[in-house]
Amino acid sequence: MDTRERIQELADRVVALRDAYYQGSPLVADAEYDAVEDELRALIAAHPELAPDPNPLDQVGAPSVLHAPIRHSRPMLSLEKATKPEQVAAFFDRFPGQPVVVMPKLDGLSLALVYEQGRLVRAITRGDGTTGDDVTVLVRALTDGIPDRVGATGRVEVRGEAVMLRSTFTAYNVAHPDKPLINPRGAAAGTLRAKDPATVAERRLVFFAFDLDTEIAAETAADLADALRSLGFTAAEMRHCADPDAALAAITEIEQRRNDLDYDLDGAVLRLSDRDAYAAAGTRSSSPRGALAYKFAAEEKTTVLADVVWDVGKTGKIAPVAHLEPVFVGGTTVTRATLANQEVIRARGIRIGDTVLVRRAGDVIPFVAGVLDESKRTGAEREIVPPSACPSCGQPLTEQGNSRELFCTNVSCPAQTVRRLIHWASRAAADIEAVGPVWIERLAEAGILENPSDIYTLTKERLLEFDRIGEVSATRMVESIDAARGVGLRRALIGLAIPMASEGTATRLCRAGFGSLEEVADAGEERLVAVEDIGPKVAASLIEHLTRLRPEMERLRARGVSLDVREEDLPPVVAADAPLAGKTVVVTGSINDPRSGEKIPRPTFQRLCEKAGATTASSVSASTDLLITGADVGASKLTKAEKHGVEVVDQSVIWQQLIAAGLA
Ligand SMILES: NC(=O)c1ccc[n+]([C@@H]2O[C@H](COP(=O)([O-])OP(=O)(O)OC[C@H]3O[C@@H](n4cnc5c(N)ncnc54)[C@H](O)[C@@H]3O)[C@@H](O)[C@H]2O)c1
Ligand SMILES: [Zn+2]
Repeated sequence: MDTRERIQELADRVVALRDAYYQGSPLVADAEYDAVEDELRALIAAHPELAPDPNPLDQVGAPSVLHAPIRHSRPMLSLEKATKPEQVAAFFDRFPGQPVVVMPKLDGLSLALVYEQGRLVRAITRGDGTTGDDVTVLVRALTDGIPDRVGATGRVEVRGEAVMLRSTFTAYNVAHPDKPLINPRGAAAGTLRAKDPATVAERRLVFFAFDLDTEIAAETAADLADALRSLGFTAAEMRHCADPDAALAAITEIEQRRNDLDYDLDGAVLRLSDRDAYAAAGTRSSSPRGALAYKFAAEEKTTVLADVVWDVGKTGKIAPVAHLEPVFVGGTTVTRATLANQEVIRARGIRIGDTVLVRRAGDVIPFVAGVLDESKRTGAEREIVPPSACPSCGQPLTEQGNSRELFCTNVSCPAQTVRRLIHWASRAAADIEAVGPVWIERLAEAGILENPSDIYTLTKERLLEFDRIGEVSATRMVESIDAARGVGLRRALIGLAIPMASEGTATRLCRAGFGSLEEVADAGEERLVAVEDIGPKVAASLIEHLTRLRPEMERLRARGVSLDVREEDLPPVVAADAPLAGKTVVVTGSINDPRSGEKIPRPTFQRLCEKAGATTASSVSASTDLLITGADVGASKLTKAEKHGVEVVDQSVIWQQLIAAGLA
């Protein structure tokens, strides 16, 4: 193939991939797409005379199917990409003496919002950069952070990114396993393509503003952020950086925080801080010269689905696990990912041998988001067939729920037995530190362990009968078991892995006044459903399983294991003059101990607030008294706090009170 043909081929591929991508169903991962663009760019640079006409690299987005096309007041462009520190330094060199702002690059959908005489008249998508789609009705109905009115006269245009929060994305997929969303960005784009807002009401978006056009244009980025805020928007966070080192530090900091955020970022944007300098730098065919996008490693990659193995869980649930060709994604090498259940497999049309998109964002377990490019199939792909019998014990399976989850209901199923024992010994439950999964499996296979209570009968002599274990380890294991008899009601309830009963259920039962595991077993439905968040299904499951576990409770007690409520299971005793006494608080953002600067996990800080008398909640509502904000707070909590008239205080104020009261 000659160069001309190769260029045309690459150009065609770019156009085809963009079409699919902007329609919400990408055919390849971003890195693969970027490689096609890069090759095309390099060939055109070497042979300018062979540049295709039109050249897709001079175009933005996709000539999408527009329902209601509107011309932009000025083009909505793409951004030049960088992946190496040298490119950041080169950017500064191009504009000597000019400071730069560094902002997170939110991964959603860009919107232009037009206000006239203070009223929102139009919300427009980027489209092909020149012409976008009018999505005003959908935006009004579905997007938080876009005021209907702003305090300004004349024409004001605000630009920014509409994103779907990760929490919204996850909640949606839990509720709709049969029609899952593939990623938050695609979901945001799809949402604003809906015909009727009512059909996508559960898919709310949040808007972050990063640009503003008015007659009273702000001079620097700091003024810009202030101006956006005073109009009622959440401005993207902007850091002033005087040199490349400062900019690289800001980029690194954003990347490190990426996992803690409730929205996806795909990089950081650098932009000249001075508005006049930015304007004077001008634009290329498809990107401004005064800005640069620094891209992070992808959270999505493609790989081959090598096999699917059906795994038996501690409650008997049989879940499909994808075995993948190793792929580096979201900062680690992934070889296993979840496939949720057979309905998800069916809905996504996944087959063994397919090239699939693997997604891993934050602490989320990696999952297979979907198949890419069905046209690449060779015919050798195999259907994923759910088992008809338990892969461990061979008993027939039952199907439950709309997503047809498979269960093995044989309580003596060997795989379930091992999983339950491992769970009992885990940190969340009995916390038997020196008895790990490998030993539990060996001991269960040898027929020594069947129930949690058997763990407490292990002796050093018994352990020494096994290969590859010395005096020291055996002693350590027995001591660890001995030290872990004070399990208590909350952790015992967690450890017994009762279907549908979560850690929260266990906590609430303790706080509702139950004194022992036997008391819960005997309580009866009426008393159980009176506990907050316990419904008839959870109550029935507790009754059924605790009744079955009666003999096991007796054995545990006989072996000195405590199943009574413990002090640690209850909220701390609080003095009437405690600084947060009687207040319901919500903690948001990242929390740092002001004395050491060390990052404190949010649950730890919540516990401190509880010690100071507070009740903690996870979301802001009318019953919230205080919203305590750490660093980098998400917009939605603040918007809600404002809506409900909730007082917002910075973490530093609370730290002072905690320290003064001797609680921290
Ligand atoms: N997988 C595929 O097949 C495929 C196909 C086409 C494009 N893509 C991907 O899409 C991207 C193409 O670039 P693009 O032009 O859509 O977007 P881009 O990556 O060039 O970035 C421009 C966009 O960034 C957004 N943005 C977020 N935060 C911003 C901030 N603080 N300041 C300024 N802008 C901000 C804006 O919405 C703007 O439109 C690439 O990452 C590419 O890999 C993938
Ligand atoms: Zn089984």
